[in-house]
Amino acid sequence: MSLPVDAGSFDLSLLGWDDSLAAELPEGTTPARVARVDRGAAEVIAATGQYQVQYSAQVRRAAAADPLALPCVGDWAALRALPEGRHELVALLPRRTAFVRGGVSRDSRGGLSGDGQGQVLAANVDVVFVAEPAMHATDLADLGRVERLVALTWESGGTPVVVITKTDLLHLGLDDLLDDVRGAAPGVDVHAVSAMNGEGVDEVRGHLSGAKTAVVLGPSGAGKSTLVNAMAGAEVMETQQVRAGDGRGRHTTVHRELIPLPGGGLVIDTPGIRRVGLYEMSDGVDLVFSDIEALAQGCRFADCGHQSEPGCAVLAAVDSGELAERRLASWHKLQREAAWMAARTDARLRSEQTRKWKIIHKEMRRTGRNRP
Ligand SMILES: Nc1nc2c(ncn2[C@@H]2O[C@H](COP(=O)(O)OP(=O)(O)OP(=O)(O)O)[C@@H](O)[C@H]2O)c(=O)[nH]1
Ligand SMILES: [Zn+2]
Repeated sequence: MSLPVDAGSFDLSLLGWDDSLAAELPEGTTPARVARVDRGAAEVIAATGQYQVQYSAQVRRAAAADPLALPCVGDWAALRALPEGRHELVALLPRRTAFVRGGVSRDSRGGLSGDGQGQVLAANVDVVFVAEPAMHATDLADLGRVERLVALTWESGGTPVVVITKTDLLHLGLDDLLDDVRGAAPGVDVHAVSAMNGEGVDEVRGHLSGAKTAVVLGPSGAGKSTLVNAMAGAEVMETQQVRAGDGRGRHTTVHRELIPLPGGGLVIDTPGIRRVGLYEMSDGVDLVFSDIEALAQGCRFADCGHQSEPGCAVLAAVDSGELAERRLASWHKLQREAAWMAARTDARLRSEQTRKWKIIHKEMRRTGRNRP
């Protein structure tokens, strides 16, 4: 079950392999990056080629006890050679970042069971492009959606980069829009791109130098596939237009889940990542709303909810026009959703999973480091 499905060799450093990962590799194993998972087996890219590998008994046991231990796309794995040129996945290297979905609804995969068990959607994603169209049908960019995806990115441990797409469709007011977006995502790089005329694409791709791993989040039709194609300089992902053209209607791009870009760096694109919404994200909320958190220092009550409390500095800032009312409304909405998600997620898992990211976030707050 693990013959090479694709002969050839790969320079793993182009997929992000580095010395600090090498230091974590167990003795006697070879490294590979998980490109796709499929019921108890994974497709991986190793230096000697692409393999279909099964999980060792130890990996299966660990995953049965904790679904977060299941290999997922983006993981760095340790392979052990078996007879006849086959390989088995014997361990995962510690993840630097992870998109975790809590409260997964059950399927038969790998024995996941129970609500609130969590599932890793993608691992070791360095950069998250939050794609939001300048114009979506007749609507302007949705700042609330940008806020929630940026918050989700902070929660994963990755670095968000906001990409306002389809700027060729907006003839007036782009600068104002970009100002608003910068206000909604403090400390985050914001780029304006048009894949149509190539504007801004190089700047976006620049975030992947040093063989970084990216995902692109955003609503359907935001131009995610088009952007990846533009970065790859080739048609690596089918776009809606192509689908519409062949009369089969539109469907999402599932055929390639790990897309290496020429010159290094790669984009992970899976159905799960495409459906990413709002999951456990209390830390992320704090980071994306750092302006509100700063104002809240001036509230009379430490636990002020900024609703109608006396001496609320946040409400005062709304009154004075310093803070947009829309922004406070977004904050209230995200607080409610985050509280709801947290309440229905198993406390043990949550504390285990978020401890690591908390440290990362604390570090970011301390150093003010919001950039790669
Ligand atoms: N005018 C303009 N149209 C664009 C641009 N980028 C993408 N489009 C068009 O927008 C439509 C959607 O683009 P996709 O790249 O398929 O969008 P997506 O975000 O991948 O969509 P899903 O696969 O549904 O998630 C297509 O018809 C593209 O041709 C752009 O920069 N300018
Ligand atoms: Zn307040």
